Amino acid sequence: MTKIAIFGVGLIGGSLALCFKGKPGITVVGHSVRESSVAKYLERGVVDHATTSLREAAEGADFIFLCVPVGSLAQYVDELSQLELKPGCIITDVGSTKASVAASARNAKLGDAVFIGGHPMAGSERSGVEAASLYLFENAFYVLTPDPETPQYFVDRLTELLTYTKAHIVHVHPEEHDEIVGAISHLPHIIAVALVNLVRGYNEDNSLYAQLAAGGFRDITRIGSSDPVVWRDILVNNRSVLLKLLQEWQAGTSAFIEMLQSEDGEGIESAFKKSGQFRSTLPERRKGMIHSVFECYIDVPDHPGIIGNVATELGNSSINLSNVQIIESREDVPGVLRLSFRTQEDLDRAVYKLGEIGYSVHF
Ligand SMILES: NC(=O)C1=CN([C@@H]2O[C@H](COP(=O)(O)OP(=O)(O)OC[C@H]3O[C@@H](n4cnc5c(N)ncnc54)[C@H](O)[C@@H]3O)[C@@H](O)[C@H]2O)C=CC1
Ligand SMILES: O=C(O)C(=O)Cc1ccc(O)cc1
Repeated sequence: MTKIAIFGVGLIGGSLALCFKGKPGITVVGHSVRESSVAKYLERGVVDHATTSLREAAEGADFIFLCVPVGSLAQYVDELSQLELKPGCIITDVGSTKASVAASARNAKLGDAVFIGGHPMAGSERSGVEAASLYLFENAFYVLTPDPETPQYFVDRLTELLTYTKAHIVHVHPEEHDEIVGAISHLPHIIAVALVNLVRGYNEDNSLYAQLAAGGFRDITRIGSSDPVVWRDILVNNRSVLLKLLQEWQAGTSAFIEMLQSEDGEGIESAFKKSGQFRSTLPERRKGMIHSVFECYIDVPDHPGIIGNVATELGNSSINLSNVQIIESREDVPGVLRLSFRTQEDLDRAVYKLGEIGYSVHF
């Protein structure tokens, strides 16, 4: 039996557990510091066993996944180093920063166990085991940051296990990882939170702000609802990278201030052009840090049962809907439904099917 221990069975730990559980020869053990969480993991069936004992979870494990907030990773590495782990045990983590945990592992005496840092670059603004999904990592990148000294055999064993996630494994140097992810994930989270809080302040005096923000604003600030503790730890941990990025961000907003002060329309136009050109070179709809949405909109007559009809039509063609939302439903206008899918393939098939049965589909 291959024993996999998962510390912190939340969004990421729970999703990994779902990928591994029930696979041939694998048993998954979940660990939490809280009894109530242990009971919840078992109740939801995401793990085979669960315990509050670090020793019980770790001993005899072939793989240990640390899926707790990044501020707790060093402590876990340290506690594991004091246990008698199975020789050849691979310890890995899923933290959103990689340099500090790599340093902790380098300094810890892990005996015959090996540490390989990891970061599945997919997730969401949701948290907790309730949000875990078997499909979370499908087609996403999964970064591994093996030390140059780590024997290839261990990297291969972890890579093989991770094929159950259906993610694409890439190797990146820990410091380089933190710089890149700082720019494409951590900074956007800061911007989203700052923007939401700016509007929150305006809304205290005028509730029209929130009412009118229901559409696009809500979508572009989705990550502003991310877990406060998880993100506190990420930002504090990556602070040197983020301080530099925020200074550059300030220069970017100052440039806009100057362009507006001098009514430099050409400069604004050029900024939009450069941004559009670069965005068009980005890989399309690949699941990445800020997750892509596979969704489309359909106009629907405003009558009861329409959601059921659409869901049935798609279900009959074995197309999996992940979410349906009524965007507009007033008596005087036709309704609009937003349909979300987990994969590009499901979206493509749904667009074809909906067109075939006479719906007007737009994006
Ligand atoms: N949220 C996301 O989209 C992504 C998060 N990550 C990383 O994954 C890790 C876990 O994040 P999520 O699963 O999103 O969070 P989560 O809040 O869903 O799960 C965290 C788990 O750790 C436990 N936990 C919290 N504080 C703890 C502490 N001080 N000591 C021990 N256990 C503790 C919680 O009970 C929970 O089981 C973090 O290191 C995060 O940086 C990586 C990729 C994506
Ligand atoms: O919700 C989103 O789009 C994210 O950006 C999720 C995310 C959060 C943290 C990570 O380290 C990786 C991915």
